[in-house]
Formats: sequence, C-alpha cells, structure tokens
Amino acid sequence: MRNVTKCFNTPQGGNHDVLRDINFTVEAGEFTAVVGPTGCGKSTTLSLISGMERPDTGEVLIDGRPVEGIGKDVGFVFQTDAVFPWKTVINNVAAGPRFRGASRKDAHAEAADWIRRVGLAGFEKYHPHQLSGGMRKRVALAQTMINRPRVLLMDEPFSGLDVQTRQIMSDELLALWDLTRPSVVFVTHDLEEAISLADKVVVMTAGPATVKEEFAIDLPRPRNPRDIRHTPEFVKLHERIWEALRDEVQVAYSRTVTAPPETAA
Ligand SMILES: Nc1ncnc2c1ncn2[C@@H]1O[C@H](COP(=O)(O)OP(=O)(O)OP(=O)(O)O)[C@@H](O)[C@H]1O
Repeated sequence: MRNVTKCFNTPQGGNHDVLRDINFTVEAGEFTAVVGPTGCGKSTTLSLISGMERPDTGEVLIDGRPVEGIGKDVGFVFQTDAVFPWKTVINNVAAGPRFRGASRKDAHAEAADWIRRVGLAGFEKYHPHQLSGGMRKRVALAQTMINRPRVLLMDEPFSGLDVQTRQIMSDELLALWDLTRPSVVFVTHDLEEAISLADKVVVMTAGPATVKEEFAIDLPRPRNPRDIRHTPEFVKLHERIWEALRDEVQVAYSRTVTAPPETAA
C-alpha cells in the first residue's frame, strides 16, 4: 500500500477520514498481522487490498499492478461464517472449482483432499448448521484454500471461538499456510495471536489510521503457536509491541468515554 488515504461519508453528511497515508508491503509468501485499536480502519485496509473498496489517493498494488476490482488470486476469510448454509460441506468446499468450470467429480475429489487437511473427513455430507463454530471455520478455510489464493486476507477469522479452539485453529492455519505459502494479511485484536502466527506485525494508530511501527517476528519456523507463547523471545516481543500499541488503544478508548453521548455510540 503506497500513501493510501480513505475517507467515508458519514450519515450526518460529513466526511470521516479513516486511513491517512498508509504505507506497508507484504512480501510474497510472508505472513503479516495487522493490529490496532478498535475502529481504527483495519477492515477497511483489507477491503482496499481485496479490491472491494478503492483508495481516495495513493495506490494498492499486487505484484506491482494496481488493484482494480476483486481479483481471482485473492482469498478472504471473514469474521462471520461465509459458508453457504444450504450446501453440504463437500459442496461448500467444491464451490470454487465448480464456479471455475471443474467437473463435479474432479471438484469433489479436490474438495475431499482439503476437507481431510482441515480435519473434517467424515463430515462431507453435513450441513453447516450441524457443525460447531470451529468446524464451520475449518470449512471456510478449506473453501478458500482450495482456490490456492496467492493473497489471503483474514479479518479476525477466529473471533467468536473459545480460547482452546482458537489456538488449535492457529496451529492448523500455519500448517495450511505452509502447503501453498500465500501472502497473508491477518487482522486481529489479539496481540498474542498476531505474534505467534506472523513474520511481521504492523501496528496501526487510532483513526485516522496510519502505520505506527512494523515489527519483524524472528521466531523460528515451523512453529507451534500454542507453545511459542511461553518462550522468553516471545515475551520480549510482546512487551515491545504492546508498548507501541498501548498508547493507541488508550487514545481510541478515551475518545469513546469523553465524546458526547450522541456521538459516542
Ligand atoms: N462503508 C463505510 N461507510 C462509512 N463509514 C465506514 C464504512 N466502513 C467503515 N467505516 C468507518 O470506518 C472506521 C473504521 O472501520 P473499520 O471496520 O475499518 O475498523 P476496524 O479497525 O476494522 O474496527 P474493529 O477493530 O472494531 O473491527 C469506522 O469508524 C467505521 O464506522
């Protein structure tokens, strides 16, 4: 992202500057986590990378080319379940290849592989409502990964899951990432999650968001995100990054408590 700004119209007819002069780069195959206070513009950043939104000024480039719409190389895993509720697990996961014209037989064979990789073998004929939240996330991951995106955008994909399931999903995500090594931009509120997964953590300021600081996460790979949290190197990184993040969280929080009631909602 090069010198990107983004402004939205407010319901009152004014303008709301959300992103201001955002600059950062994700290298090919790199896992980047983005953290910042609530409402600062993290999801907006992902929308710009995906092509769902356009910047007002500046450029969003993938492989040096400006993003001009939703590209086929980009996968998105949302906070909410984005699976088709009326389709079975196998039909959900096979959806991408089917849309691209693969035969039912080939699409199902490929989907079965991904279902196995995400640990759902045996659940092919289930519908999403018959699965737990963690299992639905696995379906969403398989549904995205089967398309082998070169860029994988993840917007708090594990929020809403209990702590244990969240950690298991982190392990599984890294194993899946290792298979095809997409470039990842992973938005999260959870600094521990960010450090345990990423090669780089980008800290954003309270809105209008800009990049406050980037931190290289030089923890060894392959890594187990559950175990790595107990190492002294992890604790040191956490202290350094929290130092940068804490001020921004406080700024965002103080705005909500000091704003008049009609604007504080
Ligand atoms: N389409 C839109 N129209 C108007 N305002 C918008 C739009 N999308 C986002 N905003 C505003 O932009 C700001 C940033 O929103 P965004 O969802 O990007 O933040 P976030 O950092 O992802 O938040 P959170 O951490 O709470 O998920 C918010 O104040 C939001 O109200």
